[in-house]
Amino acid sequence: MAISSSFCPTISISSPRRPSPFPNSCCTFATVVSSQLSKEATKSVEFQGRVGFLGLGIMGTPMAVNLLKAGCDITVWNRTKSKCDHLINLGAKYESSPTEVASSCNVTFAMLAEPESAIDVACGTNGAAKGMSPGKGYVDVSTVDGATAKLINKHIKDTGALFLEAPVSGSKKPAEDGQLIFLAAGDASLYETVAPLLDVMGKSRFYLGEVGNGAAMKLVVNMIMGSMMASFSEGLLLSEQVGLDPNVLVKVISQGAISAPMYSVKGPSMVKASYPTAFPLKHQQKDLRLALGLAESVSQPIPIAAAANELYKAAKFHGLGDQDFSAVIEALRGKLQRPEH
Ligand SMILES: NC(=O)C1=CN([C@@H]2O[C@H](COP(=O)(O)OP(=O)(O)OC[C@H]3O[C@@H](n4cnc5c(N)ncnc54)[C@H](OP(=O)(O)O)[C@@H]3O)[C@@H](O)[C@H]2O)C=CC1
Ligand SMILES: O=CCCC(=O)O
Repeated sequence: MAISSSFCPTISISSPRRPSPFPNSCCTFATVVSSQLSKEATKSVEFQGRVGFLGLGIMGTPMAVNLLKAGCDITVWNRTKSKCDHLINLGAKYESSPTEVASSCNVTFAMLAEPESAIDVACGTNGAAKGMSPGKGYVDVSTVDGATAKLINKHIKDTGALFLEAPVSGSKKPAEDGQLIFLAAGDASLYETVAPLLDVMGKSRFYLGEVGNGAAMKLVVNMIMGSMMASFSEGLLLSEQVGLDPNVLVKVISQGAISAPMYSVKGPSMVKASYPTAFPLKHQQKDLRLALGLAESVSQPIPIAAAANELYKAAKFHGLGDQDFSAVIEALRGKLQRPEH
């Protein structure tokens, strides 16, 4: 069973009709975004330019599926090709490298694991940059640090194409429901061009200015989230140790000032020591590591996040990296076994 982390109420977005950004490629925008974006609603967008999608993991797959279902002409690539099968069966095209996707598409999205893979897919030997040229756009929605976003920006801009970073807040379920929150920065004209596509995949979007600001906003948000989850884990275990029912603790929290959907959604399964993966623990640890680097760059103390990071590192070391980040609670149980190598 997948744990939902659809934490926030629905916000409706409607986009105005706008002229084609790709006048030479039979492309027109005639955006029709449902005015009532309920979780079940299918959003539709007429974007006759071709859209590439690189990286079909937990997040990339539902995001690309939503674009396809909304009527986009989608071309996919993933390092592990078998993960493209679902999209291909739904009607997506396939190309055998990021370069080929970028050269055959007007706009290419990338949703990769971490800075190294985001850089490799954008700037490596068969990277997207090699297929970019003036008039095209590259939108990296992975969670990376500002230096990585700036490096990718430079490689893309050197080709004459446009770049946008647009990491997302929201997890697997919001991605499936088209309810993500985009934290975009970079070329404002590309932001306008892809806004209808962002609105298919998300419920809201923020434009934050220059490249690096999207990454910074995302890392601050996930730094807070990682610390919240670590603190919640301590509370669940402490309540249990003193003879309280942790399920009751979850209910008490849900009615007070520290109520957060994350606690209500994840708490009951954490009590059962079940961690079905929505947001992999290894990615949460990566985000804390990157947030520590961000804080270091401005000499801002973040001791709580630093302590939380140690917990996620311990959980990852003990083989929990691919489980949901709520499995960090296991690092506090004191029963972790060293994994066999
Ligand atoms: N899951 C979540 O709740 C959220 C995740 N994010 C962020 O989104 C990004 C993706 O997350 P998610 O989908 O969960 O992660 P997954 O681990 O499910 O997917 C990672 C993707 O990156 C690809 N990849 C990894 N290493 C390489 C490499 N060296 N070269 C090429 N491709 C590579 C994987 O390909 P392959 O299939 O071949 O392994 C896969 O497509 C991360 O940055 C994460 O922090 C942001 C918001 C929420
Ligand atoms: O980066 C992952 C964020 C997960 C979430 O916002 O629920």
